[in-house]
Amino acid sequence: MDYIDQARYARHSSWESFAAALAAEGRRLVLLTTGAEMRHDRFPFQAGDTIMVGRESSGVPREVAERAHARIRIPMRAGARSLNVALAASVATAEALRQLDGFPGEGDEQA
Ligand SMILES: C[S@@+](CC[C@H](N)C(=O)[O-])C[C@H]1O[C@@H](n2cnc3c(N)ncnc32)[C@H](O)[C@@H]1O
Repeated sequence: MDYIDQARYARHSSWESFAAALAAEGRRLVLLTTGAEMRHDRFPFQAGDTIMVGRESSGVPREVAERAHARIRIPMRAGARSLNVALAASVATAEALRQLDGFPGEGDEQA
């Protein structure tokens, strides 16, 4: 991607390393899963929340799901299995940005 330099990202060598980094920064892990009871648009996002999505094939392992601070689902029509992972991440991220007034304003300079 020719716009990757606009993103901040980190790679972790393991789940434990990732979980430790979140804990050290006091950030919540919010898991997107079709099995959640809480709707994504009724969940109160906080600044610093980390939204996690699962694998296209099998979601996330149970031990990971159990350690999430919250589990949320995007409502779908009856009979639909799930959304594509990138689409699900986009829908939830857009809702979090909307709640937190986090979309860039027109004319904002790049940080
Ligand atoms: C294609 S789905 C995975 C399907 C997998 N068979 C499962 O049961 O989790 C890929 C990821 O997208 C996210 N996802 C897809 N649809 C979703 C929905 N309606 N609500 C919440 N998360 C969803 C979840 O994080 C899921 O792990």
